[in-house]
Amino acid sequence: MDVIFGRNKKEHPEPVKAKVTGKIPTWLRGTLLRNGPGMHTVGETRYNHWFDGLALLHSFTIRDGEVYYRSKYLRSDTYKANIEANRIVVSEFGTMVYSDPRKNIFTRAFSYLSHIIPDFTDNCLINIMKCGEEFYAITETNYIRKINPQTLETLEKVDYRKCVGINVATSHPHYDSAGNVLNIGTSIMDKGKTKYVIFKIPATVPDRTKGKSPLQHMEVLCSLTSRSLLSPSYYHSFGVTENYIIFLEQPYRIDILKMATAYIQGVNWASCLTFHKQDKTYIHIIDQRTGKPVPTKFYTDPMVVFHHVNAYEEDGGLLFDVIAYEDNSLYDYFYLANLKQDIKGRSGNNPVPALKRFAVPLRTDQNAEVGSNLVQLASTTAKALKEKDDQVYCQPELLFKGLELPQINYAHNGKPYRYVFAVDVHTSSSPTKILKYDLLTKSILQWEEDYCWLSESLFVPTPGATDEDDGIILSVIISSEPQKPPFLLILDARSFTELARAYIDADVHPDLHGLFVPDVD
Ligand SMILES: CC1=C(/C=C/C(C)=C/C=C/C(C)=C/C=O)C(C)(C)CCC1
Ligand SMILES: [Fe+2]
Repeated sequence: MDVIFGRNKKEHPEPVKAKVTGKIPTWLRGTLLRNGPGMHTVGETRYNHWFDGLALLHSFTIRDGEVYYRSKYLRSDTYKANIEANRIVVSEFGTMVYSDPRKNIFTRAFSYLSHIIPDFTDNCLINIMKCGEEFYAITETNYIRKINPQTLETLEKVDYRKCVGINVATSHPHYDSAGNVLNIGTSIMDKGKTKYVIFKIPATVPDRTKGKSPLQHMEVLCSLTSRSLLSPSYYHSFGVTENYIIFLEQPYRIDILKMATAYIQGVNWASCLTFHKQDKTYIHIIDQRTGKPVPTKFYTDPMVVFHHVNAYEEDGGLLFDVIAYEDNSLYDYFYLANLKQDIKGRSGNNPVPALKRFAVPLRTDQNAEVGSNLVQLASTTAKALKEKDDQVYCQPELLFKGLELPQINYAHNGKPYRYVFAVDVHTSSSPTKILKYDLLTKSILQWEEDYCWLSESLFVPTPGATDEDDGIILSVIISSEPQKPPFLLILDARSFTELARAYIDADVHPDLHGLFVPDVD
């Protein structure tokens, strides 16, 4: 398992030509950019958790049926400080370091209530974000890091605290059809308030400010006060429709006081996230046109959602699909010691999530009777039941068990859609099967091969396509067989048959998320 997850990967900053078998469609031109942890030990020191590893960016450039691979460590301040000291000196999600230089900054400022949040890592290992023509490596802290998408070089560091005043943000931004970025973060204990802040990064900047980064034009669309000042919800993504934003204030919460005293108590950041199994999950629907939340109080049972799949409006209602867990055990699973056990035995002890569909009414009839269902949509059995005190309990429809890392044809983001591309996590959270789930027929297609461990699978549409599944699937595959090199797999998204694979004669790391950047001719 060390070969797959826990071992440090070498970087390959110069392009490595892949050996292609099969035929890559000639229209497929562009670069697949991916991000994930690549270095798990520094000198004699070792990270505890897979989400701690130092960010290794990688890219697959596809042109005229050929593929070139490269990879490069993100030269974050964290990376540089660790390499210089030849040991881990900056705390990460699951690894607390007592000599962390940030600790002192925080201790000095501790007497000021507004500065109780420690300075976090800039090891941006989770995803890649496109802002206008700029690309950023991102994680969930206040730091993002600009990169060069061609050479994978590291450029400026940006601090969200300075632009929109947030301490954490999701690594799953949304993009509208013009390419504007929409994201959400939490501003903790600022001027005595903890709030969720929805912000926008424009794709283009006004002419008079040519040369300026879109990040200098970030604007706050809406902020929602957290139900709890000292334990705001933790969240990893959110949902959008054409007119609304869906934010789940789930009972998986950040304990701010524990975080503020973590260095003193000797605990890691992960232990500051607690699942409150007695609490509800509040569903906030925000109208993008007014920046105001819909006043109805929607809620559902306690759950933990990392990934929203998609959402859309239909007949006066709003539908949203999420991958829901019963608790927060997924993050424990990714401690390297636990991963080792699971991969050896494929123990089946992994938490199995479910794809669930929720429905909320966009107009509520004030006179509706208590107990009545306020949404009746042809496409779902999900209910929204009116309760006394004007609360509405949302009962989801269970669609499918055991899938994760959901992807869709992004042209359908926020709109009606039919297909979810994902990976199978029935028996392990380290996936070996790619799935296509059809929401209409509730059937699946799948791809798998012996000894193959795969990444999130991205959908790229055929130019000019009209059918939702007219396109290809890209997935990076790593083999546990030492003789079998890693490869980029290209599937026909409609039939799930293999079109081509590009074998890479280099060290490729298992990754988290990324995006495909089509060439502009
Ligand atoms: C360092 C750090 C954080 C990092 C969280 C990370 C790195 C989460 C990764 C999640 C992933 C990869 C989920 C995949 O589905 C927090 C808790 C935001 C805040 C405290 C400091
Ligand atoms: Fe994610």
